[in-house]
Amino acid sequence: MDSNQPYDILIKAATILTMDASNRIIPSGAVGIRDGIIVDLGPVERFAQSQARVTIDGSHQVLMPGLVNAHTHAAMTLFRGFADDIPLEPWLTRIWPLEMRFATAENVHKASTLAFVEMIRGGITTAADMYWQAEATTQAALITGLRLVNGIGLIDTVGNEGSRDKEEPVRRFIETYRNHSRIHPCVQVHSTYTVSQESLQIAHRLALEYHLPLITHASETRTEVQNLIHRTGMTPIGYLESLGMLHHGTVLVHCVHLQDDEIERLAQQEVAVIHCPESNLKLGSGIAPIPALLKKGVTLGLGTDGAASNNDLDLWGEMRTAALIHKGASEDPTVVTAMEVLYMATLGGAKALGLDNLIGSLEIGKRADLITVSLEGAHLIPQYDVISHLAYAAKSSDVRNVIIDGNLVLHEGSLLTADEERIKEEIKSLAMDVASFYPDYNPRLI
Ligand SMILES: CSC[C@H]1O[C@@H](n2cnc3c(O)ncnc32)[C@H](O)[C@@H]1O
Ligand SMILES: [Zn+2]
Repeated sequence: MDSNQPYDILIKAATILTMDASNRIIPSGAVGIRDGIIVDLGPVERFAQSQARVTIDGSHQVLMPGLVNAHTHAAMTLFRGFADDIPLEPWLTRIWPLEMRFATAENVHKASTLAFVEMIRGGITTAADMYWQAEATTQAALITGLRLVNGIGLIDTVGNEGSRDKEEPVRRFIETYRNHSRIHPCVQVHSTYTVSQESLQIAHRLALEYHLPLITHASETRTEVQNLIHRTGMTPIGYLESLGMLHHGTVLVHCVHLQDDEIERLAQQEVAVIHCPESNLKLGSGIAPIPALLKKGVTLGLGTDGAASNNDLDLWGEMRTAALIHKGASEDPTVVTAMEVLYMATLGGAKALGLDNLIGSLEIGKRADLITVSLEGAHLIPQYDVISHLAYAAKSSDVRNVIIDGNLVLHEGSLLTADEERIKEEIKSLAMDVASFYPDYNPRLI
């Protein structure tokens, strides 16, 4: 490559937080991007003679890797605020009939678009989604510019027909996107309580065949664990282990209710865990043993879960919650540090999803997924420690620029890829039908 060629994009910033292996922080630095890749990175003086098609001035901003929302159900924005203040099991009983009626391809496309707009505005550059109509969600990611980990989710018990004919759509999705630069196929099963042993095994075989992550919810509530013990004599972890499904590449979402020896086994088997603290708190599921998982070296990502159990898709809030709840619960403020939550929201999430060779840190040769965060808000003054501010004080509204796979998606606060006002109006109009679905539902309309 001719290094005298102009960059596609050159970004200058007050501080670059690389999140690389040595946690390098570059004061007054710049990053050069060409063909979707970070091709240069260093002190700003090195770029004095550089030419670029687009130059972004990030004075008073931090330049850092885009955030990785390692677990979500994007299209559940349609049900945001619909089923609050109830535990997971009755929540699902209320949500599933709604999904059977409203999770059409068209609606999922619209609701996922809204989700991706919210995520991009909040500095999320990658999301791992699990939902009905995976192709519609994928199209929404292609249009809005987000990087997406996605797959056809297997679930047997909800309006679905068992494991026959399941394999073909999963394969088709994988084959369609396996070489895509921004859509990363995975294999997913909803959980051990909704998916038959046969479907779990089909999914596992496909994940091994294609070398893809296998993602599932596990041990989210005490009820889930007790019910499975009652049915099989095993916890969800024990059950998945008995099927040979716990190894590198397996990604377990939630893991709130783990036995002590299960933490050790997850670590030894190199299983990754996705922590969704706000969803776990809101549904009253409990608090995952993150300090113990961290101590054992388990790879951890951070997820918002869906907007119907959070109720926003804001990873800054999630980082802050993750750091705070574990300090409070353990009465020990040294556990789950600012740096650890920042890692979970970037390189940790990327590693959990098998994407750490591509994204998660700012390094030459990696795909250019990066964001700038303004440091000018009153809530960010003064500045002693950039890591502290990002983990404990920054907000989605501080995000000024978002670049995904080398494409400028948010520029100085303006979204370039989607008609935000139109999508908001479309979802508001769909919500009127959702509100009238249950005759007993009394919306407190705003
Ligand atoms: C196969 S589509 C995904 C399915 O998962 C449901 N869901 C959303 N949040 C949760 C959660 O926290 N635990 C379990 N299942 C969840 C969603 O409503 C879809 O039906
Ligand atoms: Zn989930």
